Amino acid sequence: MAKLPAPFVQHMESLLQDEFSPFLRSYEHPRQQAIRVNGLKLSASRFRELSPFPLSPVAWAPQGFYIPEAERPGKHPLYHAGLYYVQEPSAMAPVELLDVRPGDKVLDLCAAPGGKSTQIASALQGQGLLVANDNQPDRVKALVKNIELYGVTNAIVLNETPERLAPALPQFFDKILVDAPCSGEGMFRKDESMVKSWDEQAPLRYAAMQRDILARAADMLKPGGRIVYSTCTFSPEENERTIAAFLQDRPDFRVVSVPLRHGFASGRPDWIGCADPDSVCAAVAGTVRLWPHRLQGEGHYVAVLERAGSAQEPENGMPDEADESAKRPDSSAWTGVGPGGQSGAMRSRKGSDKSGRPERLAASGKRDGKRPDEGGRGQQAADGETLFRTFVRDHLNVALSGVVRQQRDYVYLTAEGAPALDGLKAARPGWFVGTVHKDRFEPSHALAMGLKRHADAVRSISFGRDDAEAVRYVKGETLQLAEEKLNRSREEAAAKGYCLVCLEGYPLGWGKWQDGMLKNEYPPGWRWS
Ligand SMILES: C[S@@+](CC[C@H](N)C(=O)[O-])C[C@H]1O[C@@H](n2cnc3c(N)ncnc32)[C@H](O)[C@@H]1O
Repeated sequence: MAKLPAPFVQHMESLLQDEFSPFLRSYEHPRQQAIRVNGLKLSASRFRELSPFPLSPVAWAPQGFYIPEAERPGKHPLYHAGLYYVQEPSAMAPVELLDVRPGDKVLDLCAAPGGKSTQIASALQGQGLLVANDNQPDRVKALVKNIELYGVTNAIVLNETPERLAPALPQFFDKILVDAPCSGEGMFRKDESMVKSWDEQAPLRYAAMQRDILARAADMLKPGGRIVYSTCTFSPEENERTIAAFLQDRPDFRVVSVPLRHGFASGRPDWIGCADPDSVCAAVAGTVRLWPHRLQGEGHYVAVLERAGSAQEPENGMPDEADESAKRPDSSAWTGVGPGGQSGAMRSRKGSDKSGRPERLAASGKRDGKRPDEGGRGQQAADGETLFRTFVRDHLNVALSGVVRQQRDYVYLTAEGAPALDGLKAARPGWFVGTVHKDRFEPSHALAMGLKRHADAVRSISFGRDDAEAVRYVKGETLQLAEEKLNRSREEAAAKGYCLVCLEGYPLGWGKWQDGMLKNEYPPGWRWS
């Protein structure tokens, strides 16, 4: 581990006093490695049966497990099936405290690379809406990848600043996570780069950012809603003082005290000079600190904030996608083909990008019956909705509900309750289900990953956990595959065509079967090298 900065050590000693020695000794212990099971795909008990690693539970996260330090969890085909996320154990606490329920509209405001977004998605169980946002375009690419790998179908991924988001989505969300950018002091043991990038002014710099971000988040929360504010730093400036300043500015919010279980320690009003137990700042005693010498995890801080009032419809009068779609004749949940429907196309200035680069949306996504012809290729895109529906009818055994949106050649399915995204930069305005090539529909990797089991596809092949073919598939190799090995759920289905490739029944991606060969459709950028 890199040497701890001397001013940091001195500051911690002055804060911790008697507790300083055990704190400092914690840096002699190795960091804890953990994974979190993807509850969208399987239960923790099912994962236990499949796990190639010894597992021991993380006390504060029912789907979290410590695994031995020597394991390489990112190098296993089960990882490529999106069955777990590699996540620092303390980092699992904020979403547990957000108390997400299926059907909630949730904003993850500082979301990249998506550890907590995938945890929120798991709690939503495919119902409601997740808006995952980050202001850094490069980090949004990783966020998109994780959302898609974990099979999240009810998310929108944005690349916006809180300043631009807040006026667009006032009082829209039931729950908001602000996993704030911070000076990262709690990660020194895990990540040397955090030590190197730290300087004495960092806490004050970040504190200013955090106050702005939290203020904007508050404007997007419904009355009665909940914000969880979290950092991975020890600095009181970025933790208790940020929350105390927020409470001072926003009397409509209160701190919900977090029970002191699992080794969680209380927030420290005394560290920000808050001595009067009747003052507003005293409420920060109900926030929690996760210390590396008191539990098995890195340093974190979590505050749970609730807005007064009862959670009702948004007061902004702004119709959401569900309200809008209710007025449209063909926007309800559908199964299979419904030819002759409107195109579902939305006009856009620029095309979106499969790699996750954001696009600023120029229109609300309302169906206007027009085709987008602004691709710069002098061509109109084909009717993606009809092609998509035809693909679903011919290749899948599931009903997929939601409103289809088409941006140039890219087809998305948007979740119930999705807002209009006028003028916002969206990397994914919904579940990216495929691409239109002339009159053909090419299913996306995200479509495969959003399916639950091999039986969701008409044609499938499922490898076992230890089959060499699974590794060869995620490496991008073409596989030889006898026709008898294909599962076909419809007698009349030809062997030739798209085949859902699975591991222990869980989707890994697409292949195309023909004449004993499975052509590999695993995305090149995702391959195991
Ligand atoms: C602690 S990290 C988030 C980690 C993430 N929640 C996870 O669990 O994977 C903080 C994130 O905030 C983003 N960020 C920084 N300033 C921001 C701002 N003003 N608005 C939104 N996101 C911001 C950074 O790009 C970074 O990805």
